[in-house]
Amino acid sequence: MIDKLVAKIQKTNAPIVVGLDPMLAYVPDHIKEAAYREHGETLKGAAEAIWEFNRRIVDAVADLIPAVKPQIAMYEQFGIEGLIAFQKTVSYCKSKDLVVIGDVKRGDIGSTSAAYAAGHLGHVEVGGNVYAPFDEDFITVNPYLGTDGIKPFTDICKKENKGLFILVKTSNPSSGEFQDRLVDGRPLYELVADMVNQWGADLTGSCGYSAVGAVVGATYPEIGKVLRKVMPKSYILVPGYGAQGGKGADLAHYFNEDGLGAIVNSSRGIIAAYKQEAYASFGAEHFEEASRQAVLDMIADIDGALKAAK
Ligand SMILES: O=C(O)c1cc(=O)[nH]c(=O)n1[C@@H]1O[C@H](COP(=O)(O)O)[C@@H](O)[C@H]1O
Repeated sequence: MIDKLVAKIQKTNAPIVVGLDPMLAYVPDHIKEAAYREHGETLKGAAEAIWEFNRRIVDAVADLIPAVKPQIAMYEQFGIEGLIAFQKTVSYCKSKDLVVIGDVKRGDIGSTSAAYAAGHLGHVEVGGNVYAPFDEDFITVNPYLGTDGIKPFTDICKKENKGLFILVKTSNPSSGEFQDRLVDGRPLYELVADMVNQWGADLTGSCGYSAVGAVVGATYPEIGKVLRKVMPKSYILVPGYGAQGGKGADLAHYFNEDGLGAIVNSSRGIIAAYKQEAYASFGAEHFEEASRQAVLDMIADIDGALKAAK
């Protein structure tokens, strides 16, 4: 799957991910009203509204981008109906040939990680039947439990040709409380990065990158520069662009000299573009066109930063 991701990034010339984090507050009234008319002001109504919102955005941007990252929390908050919308979103994006990164941030003791891995990346057997319940291409994983919590995920990746992005240095303001602490004289995020290299060592694709990638926030560019060198074969998923303050100019060092190695996520900055001043002229009725323009602007911003850094 890492080979597909890299090939799609090269084809689109767009090292970006659109984050499908559909808060109900971002869904324009005309979409919500139609869903509520059919399903009432219920969890199902909410789930149908976010699914329709996603579908329209995906239709508007799919030709421009390699990948999407649905964040499961935004769906889970609506219970089972929300999870159905998550599952529909994953399969719709796959039908459009987009690489799907399920942002599920799982990780537990081995036996529990194995169940998460089966449900999100692999298969489950029910009597004589075999199902792939969510079937994302990549998922995000929390490494806090150590190697036995990660191995079930890497085992499934090998078997099913899937991939992971492991949290190394997160974008949020408090990420340093644990992640920057010195352990044997080195910040903890560097030790986790060493482990990402080990966990991904025998999962290298023909593109030269490992199916085990890392998450490093756009909001810590100096750390991104260091981590790029510590994990030369890992793709770095870079959240924190846009709504959290990250800019293209901060991001050149997250890439390798081959121009590859990083993929930058923006969620609110794209899906709620029509609410920003810069795209307000599109209006809520044309929210998907605002999202398309925001994607084009993000691609140009990152491309400009990479060219300027050469
Ligand atoms: O794993 C992630 O994607 C992630 C890691 C991190 O360090 N910071 C971070 O913001 N994220 C996710 O990236 C998305 C960022 O959303 P926006 O700030 O709206 O672009 C959310 O889905 C977050 O859960």
